[in-house]
Amino acid sequence: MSEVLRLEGVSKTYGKDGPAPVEVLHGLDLSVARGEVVALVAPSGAGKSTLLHIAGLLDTPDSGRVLLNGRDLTGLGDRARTEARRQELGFIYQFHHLLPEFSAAENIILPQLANATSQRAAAERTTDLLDRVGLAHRADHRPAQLSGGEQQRVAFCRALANTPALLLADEPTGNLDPETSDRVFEVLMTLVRETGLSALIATHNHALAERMDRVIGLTGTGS
Ligand SMILES: Nc1ncnc2c1ncn2[C@@H]1O[C@H](COP(=O)(O)OP(=O)(O)OP(=O)(O)O)[C@@H](O)[C@H]1O
Repeated sequence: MSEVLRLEGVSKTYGKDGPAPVEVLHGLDLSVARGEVVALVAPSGAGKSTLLHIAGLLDTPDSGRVLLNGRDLTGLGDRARTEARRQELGFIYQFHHLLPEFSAAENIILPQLANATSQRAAAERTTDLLDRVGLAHRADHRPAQLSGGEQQRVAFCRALANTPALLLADEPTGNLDPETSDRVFEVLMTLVRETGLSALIATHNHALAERMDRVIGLTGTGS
């Protein structure tokens, strides 16, 4: 099975040169295979966000390597990292981070246009994605006019808009009540399965984690 993501010997310490360094990751190895959905479960402060930021090319490790689709991205400059992020990665955060002044559909179309997709193709894909998450009738609503669960479903569509190779999600349903969280998570899993996506999903929720292919723990020292 081919690997979409591979982290090799990744270490990260915050405030290394200051009086109170915090070692978060120490020699961490991790891989996500094509089509695999991996849960990252760990206590608060163990380093889930740090790991997702490094895997998502938003931060660099102090040592170790990050490979996406077999390509070593460790030493790349900002531009190449931005390009790889835009083409190969989709992000979902605990809070949706939708652009408030744009409609649901526009929030999903914009990243596609940034990737030079034609307006027509972007609009068609957006309609399809909104339809899949049951929000076709809310396409023209702005985020403030949507419920929390609806906003998060729009955020899922936005993360998938550019057909990324890997989806990285940080507590994607963490801000929703348990019932909505469960429902919205089901939508996310259906989307991921239907599109054959690989995903690394950080969650505190063990019941949700059990529904993924594999569960990885983090102790904060890389084990
Ligand atoms: N910029 C920073 N400078 C110093 N310490 C930091 C910085 N960012 C994170 N930390 C520390 O690193 C540790 C890991 O943080 P991280 O956000 O990765 O944890 P997490 O597992 O995602 O936590 P949570 O589940 O609470 O979101 C924490 O102890 C945090 O205080």
